[in-house]
Amino acid sequence: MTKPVDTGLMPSFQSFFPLEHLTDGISHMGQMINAVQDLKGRPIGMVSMKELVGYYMQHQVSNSMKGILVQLTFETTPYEPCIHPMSSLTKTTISDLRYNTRHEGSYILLRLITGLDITGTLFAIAEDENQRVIPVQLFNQNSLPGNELLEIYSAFIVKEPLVEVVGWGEVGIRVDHASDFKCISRYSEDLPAGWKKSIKEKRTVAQWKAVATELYKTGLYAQAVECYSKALEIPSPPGRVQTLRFNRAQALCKLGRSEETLLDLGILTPAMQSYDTALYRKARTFYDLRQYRKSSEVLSVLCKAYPKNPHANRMFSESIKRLLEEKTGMYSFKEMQTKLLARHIVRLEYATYIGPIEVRPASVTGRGLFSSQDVKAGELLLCEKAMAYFSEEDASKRMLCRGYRVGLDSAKAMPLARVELVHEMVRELRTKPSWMADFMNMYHDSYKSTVSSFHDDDGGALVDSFLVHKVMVHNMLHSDTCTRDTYVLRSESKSVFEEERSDFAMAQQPPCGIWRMASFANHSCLLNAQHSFIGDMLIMRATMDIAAGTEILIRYRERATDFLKASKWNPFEDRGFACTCDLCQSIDYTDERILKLREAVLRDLQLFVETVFIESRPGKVEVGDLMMKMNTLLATYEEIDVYLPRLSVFEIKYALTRIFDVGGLPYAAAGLAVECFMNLGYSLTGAITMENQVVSGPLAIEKWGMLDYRLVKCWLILARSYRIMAPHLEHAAKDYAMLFYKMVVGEDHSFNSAYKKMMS
Ligand SMILES: C[S@@+](CC[C@H](N)C(=O)[O-])C[C@H]1O[C@@H](n2cnc3c(N)ncnc32)[C@H](O)[C@@H]1O
Repeated sequence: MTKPVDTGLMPSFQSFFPLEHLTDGISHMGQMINAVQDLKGRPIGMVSMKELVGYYMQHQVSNSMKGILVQLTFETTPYEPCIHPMSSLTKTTISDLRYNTRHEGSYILLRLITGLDITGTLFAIAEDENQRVIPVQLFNQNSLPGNELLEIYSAFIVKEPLVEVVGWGEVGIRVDHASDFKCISRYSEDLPAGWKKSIKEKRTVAQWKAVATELYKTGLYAQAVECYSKALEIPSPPGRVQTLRFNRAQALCKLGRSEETLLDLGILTPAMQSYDTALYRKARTFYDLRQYRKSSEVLSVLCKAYPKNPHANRMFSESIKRLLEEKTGMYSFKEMQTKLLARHIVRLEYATYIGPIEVRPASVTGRGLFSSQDVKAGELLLCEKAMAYFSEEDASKRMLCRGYRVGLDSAKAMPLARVELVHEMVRELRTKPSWMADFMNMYHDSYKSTVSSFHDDDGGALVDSFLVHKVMVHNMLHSDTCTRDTYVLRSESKSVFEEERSDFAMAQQPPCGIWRMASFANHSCLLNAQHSFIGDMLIMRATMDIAAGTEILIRYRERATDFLKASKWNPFEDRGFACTCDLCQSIDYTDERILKLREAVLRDLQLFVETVFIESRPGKVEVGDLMMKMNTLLATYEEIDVYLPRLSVFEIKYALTRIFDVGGLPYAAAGLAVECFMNLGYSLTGAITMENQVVSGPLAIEKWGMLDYRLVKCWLILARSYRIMAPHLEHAAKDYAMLFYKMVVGEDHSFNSAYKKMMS
């Protein structure tokens, strides 16, 4: 037998590091991973139980300081989930494991000998039947309901175990695919005698049922399902089978395994006891699967048979509301926001409405969203419930630490929030296999997954978590918990200049999610549709009048400046593309020296304006000086690009608009507000300014430009100025303010309070 080999390197005992030592942490782990790479295929070094538990305890100590430390975990080379049923795998043990090897055709049976750390990726120490010990790190399992592996001595199986350096610097088993891992009930007959809760060899149906009921009562639903299934393996009369399947359905439902729940409920007949409860469960399950028509059909039967059942009636009216939303796009956005605020829940129960849009081949990459008819500015194109969603609230609820997942080859670190989104998506797919086809259809670049059968031994979907990761990278959208609140915060900020928002700020990782229909939309800085959020509901509205057959383009991220070329500022690098909209192209074609000059003049002007603003001396501004600097800034733009947004000019003009408005100079403020629109590519007609007092026709937008949330305030300032200068135009300016508000925050019911505040 080959002698086990040691790496010769000390494990780091921890995967948590102070922020300032992250690079040291990465380099230490890199060394460990390289050392182990050289030992590939050789038997793993053995560590004693005492040593390993000692490391684990040290890890726990550093973990308890997680408020100031961040966790590092590492990516591995993608591999596919095991596609073989348990019956075709052979058992292996720890002493047979090899360094950096996936043990194909084998499975390993283990049980925990420490608690399971759940603050980052799950990990713990486990032993096999020979009392050999090994660390185990589980990815994509955190949010799996029914992961009841929380107690010490819980037993589990890892299919085709992969041995690598695990998160805290020791060699161990890492599990990336949820389906490669299976909890084993302590009542299972497959366990070694000493690991079983009871050693009774043969159980009757009644005994299995009693055990299952007990497990259900203590909240161990996955184990209850297992025991009900054992009972169902033994032939029984139809009535008993129905009861068992009904009970199993209840447990499956608790685990969120909706589709399996429906299968069990499908065989029930009206003759059975608790048929009303069964129907109610069925309706609820359809509802959870977002199949509102089926849910209301079941509820209509239930309400007819049991007209006094209050739960059924309430549920029926909710289902009908969802059906209407789905059909008409009529939502109570006010109710949505109230629910979000009152209950501090980010996942809302609303249906998805798909408006006048469709998926077609696009000119950039693959497919895109297109308008299926003429659309007016502000029209609702889509209101979509997230497929998967993750927010800081979820992290704090689960006491998750902050962390990064590092790709040693790419030297890129991914915030834990995104890792969690992958987990969330895996969970949804495992429990709702019918989503798989839609999911597989989402853009995932060149990643190929040959997993063709989508079900594992338990009927759960076989999910390739590396594929989920790829889909997430390309399709994820960062969101606000509530765009209206973000808008209010931003627009009420004292600073007249927009501070750059960093997505990677440690203190605030924005929520993120995957929306299936929205994910077909391609990006352009010169957007024609804007998306906003209320919890996990995404609202997409047209930001201009759009002709039928036009591609709908959203802005994945705002372009912060117009003095950086894509080579210096490409927020879409990880998505494998750079924006080539007309604005980005014009910046790319501009000489580097001119862009540098643009930046320098902008900074100079910002300082100048800030000084004036802080000193509140707008009347005494040295106009000549300001004009000269402004002209220098304007000269950095090509004359011919007159309709392309000039972001730096807009920045200054917007600040000045606010200054003159606050300073009580309505004519100057109105003139500047109109210029703000021009700077973003709009062309207005009928707008009265100091220079242009004789205009004919109503105030209108002749040409639409690039939406910016600050334009709402420009309209409001224009309305306020017109109250004095041209009262007949105040109303039209206010209406535009309301329209722009709706395009930015997704709804306009809250507009009047914002408007009142501004006008008072
Ligand atoms: C959310 S998907 C958009 C839909 C995708 N085109 C499809 O075929 O399913 C995002 C991916 O589309 C591509 N994409 C989006 N906007 C693009 C653009 N402006 N230029 C080039 N590729 C773009 C990128 O590959 C990006 O990762």
